[in-house]
Amino acid sequence: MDRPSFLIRPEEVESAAKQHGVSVLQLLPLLVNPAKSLARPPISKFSVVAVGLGSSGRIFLGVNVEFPGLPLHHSIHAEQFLVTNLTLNSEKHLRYFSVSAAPCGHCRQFLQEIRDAPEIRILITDPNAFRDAAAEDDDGDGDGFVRLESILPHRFGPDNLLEKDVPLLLELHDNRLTLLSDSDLQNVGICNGHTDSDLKHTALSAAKRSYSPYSRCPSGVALVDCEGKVYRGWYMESAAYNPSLGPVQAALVDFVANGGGGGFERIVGAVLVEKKDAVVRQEHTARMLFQTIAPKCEFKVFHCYEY
Ligand SMILES: O=c1ccn([C@H]2C[C@H](O)[C@@H](CO)O2)c(=O)[nH]1
Ligand SMILES: [Zn+2]
Repeated sequence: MDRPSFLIRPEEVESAAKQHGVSVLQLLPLLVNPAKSLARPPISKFSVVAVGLGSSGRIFLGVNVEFPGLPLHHSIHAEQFLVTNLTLNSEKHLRYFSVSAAPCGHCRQFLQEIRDAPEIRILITDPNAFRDAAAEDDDGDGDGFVRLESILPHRFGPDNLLEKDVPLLLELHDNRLTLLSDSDLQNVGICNGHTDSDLKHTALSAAKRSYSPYSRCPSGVALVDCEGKVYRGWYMESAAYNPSLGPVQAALVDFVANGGGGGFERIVGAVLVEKKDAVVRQEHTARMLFQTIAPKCEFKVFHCYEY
């Protein structure tokens, strides 16, 4: 099997399944090993791959990403990468995914932000993962997938903190945010063919899609690489707070998935948009991240307001 890409269109999914004589669900674990070289684990040297089937019929990949020079909690887990890849591509639902190692507690928790999370089905390809677990294939249909609920019972999740009608992580929502004023848009520093204003608007659009129902402090990041290609990502929260994923990490998912495989030093410009005086602020962490992974990157912050 060739190395897969981070997003596989439904036609390609169908033809790959046909070519290997398997169902689409059986294809998910087959893609795990060939994708391992896409992971970026310079610290652990332990590559993790998650391969998910979205409700549109597209397949998405996630890999782990580690950052030398930074504390470990800044790492992106493969499952978080997968969920970010889904949301960046407006995928509405995740029902099945296969993953190379048992999802850690943080990831099991992060997945709770998806509607009907207990029903998400997971196939762990590591043969040792469920050696003595009673949970194996808990619904008895023999397909090897187990329900998330069986590996994270008694969940703490959005139901504990939010009203039922609040849109969850993969669900459509638009934070009502606007930048300060038009005069503010006129500073036109040029960053690789992009004005500050371009990047600011990309970061604002990202912040509008941020999932921050717990703190109500949305934020978004736009990046530009040395070839002028732009990437974006937004902050995503967890009901349990700590498994939340910052907007820089989310934008780095876009960079890893769509940036052609180069290193983070290729990032030359970055813009963060967040609310002024927010109770949760990303600015200092974002600056520290860029200083470490892309020291030459020019980083700017702009504030937005809720209307
Ligand atoms: O659920 C998990 C557990 C671990 N890892 C990654 C994080 C780190 O990069 C490496 C070692 O823990 O494996 C994941 O991607 N997902
Ligand atoms: Zn994890």
